[in-house]
Amino acid sequence: MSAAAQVFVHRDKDEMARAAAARLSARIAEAQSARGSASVVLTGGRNGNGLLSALASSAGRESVDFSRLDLWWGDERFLPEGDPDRNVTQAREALLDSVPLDPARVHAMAASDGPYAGDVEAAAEAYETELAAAARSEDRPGGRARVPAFDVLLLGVGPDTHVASLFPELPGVRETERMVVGVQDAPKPPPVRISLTLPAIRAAREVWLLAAGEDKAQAAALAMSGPGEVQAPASGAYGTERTLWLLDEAAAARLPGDLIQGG
Ligand SMILES: O=C1O[C@H](COP(=O)(O)O)[C@@H](O)[C@H](O)[C@H]1O
Repeated sequence: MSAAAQVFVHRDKDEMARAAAARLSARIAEAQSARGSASVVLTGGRNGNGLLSALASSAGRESVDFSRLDLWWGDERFLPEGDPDRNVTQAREALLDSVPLDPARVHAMAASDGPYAGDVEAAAEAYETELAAAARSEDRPGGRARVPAFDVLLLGVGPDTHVASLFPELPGVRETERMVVGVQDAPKPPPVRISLTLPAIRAAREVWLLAAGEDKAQAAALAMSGPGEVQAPASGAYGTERTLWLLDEAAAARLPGDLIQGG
């Protein structure tokens, strides 16, 4: 975890989802007013989808110009197009199908039956190329940007501290050169996945980690106690400007009180 990380605790997962949705719509509106458009990296999982559903029914959605919003994914399960377990399918159902997005700005990762059929490495390379094409020189002053400086990058935190599809001790979490990797042996099904790497995640202006429920308490405490990103991938996820941990009380139960900022 970066020194600047802030921890916000909410009563339960629904309140957390509503608060995160309100925070996200405000942040998108600010970015759109400052730079003309906004970019958000979505996460799969219960909390990421809970946030999108909360945004779909919130008043805050009116402040977002969805036609000027770029959407990317932090990871994807390498399954056929339309599979109910794909992160993009779940995000469409929770929010995307009900808002006026520009389809050219919705950057889903490839499906297993698409042009890279069965070849997850080629699918990961293709996403890396798409990210590089969208990166601008101002996204990394003084250097060559390989991914956009995303305004907000969302990450669900797994009970084993995985984020995106970067699992403890697996090669993906050790990657320092590639921006996107194919994952062959994820311990959580399905085993084959595509994931942004920690260097890509760290290019985001803001990284928000979401965790709710008792089964996340150990993970949140471990990630914030600094064992290192190989053992606890969530501890290696931080933004260039801000890192937020958005938790419910159950997930925060094992944190030292002095880490918590408020609700
Ligand atoms: O499989 C995945 O799991 C994580 C965490 O999901 P959760 O349901 O435990 O919150 C998620 O962040 C990731 O995107 C997804 O592919």
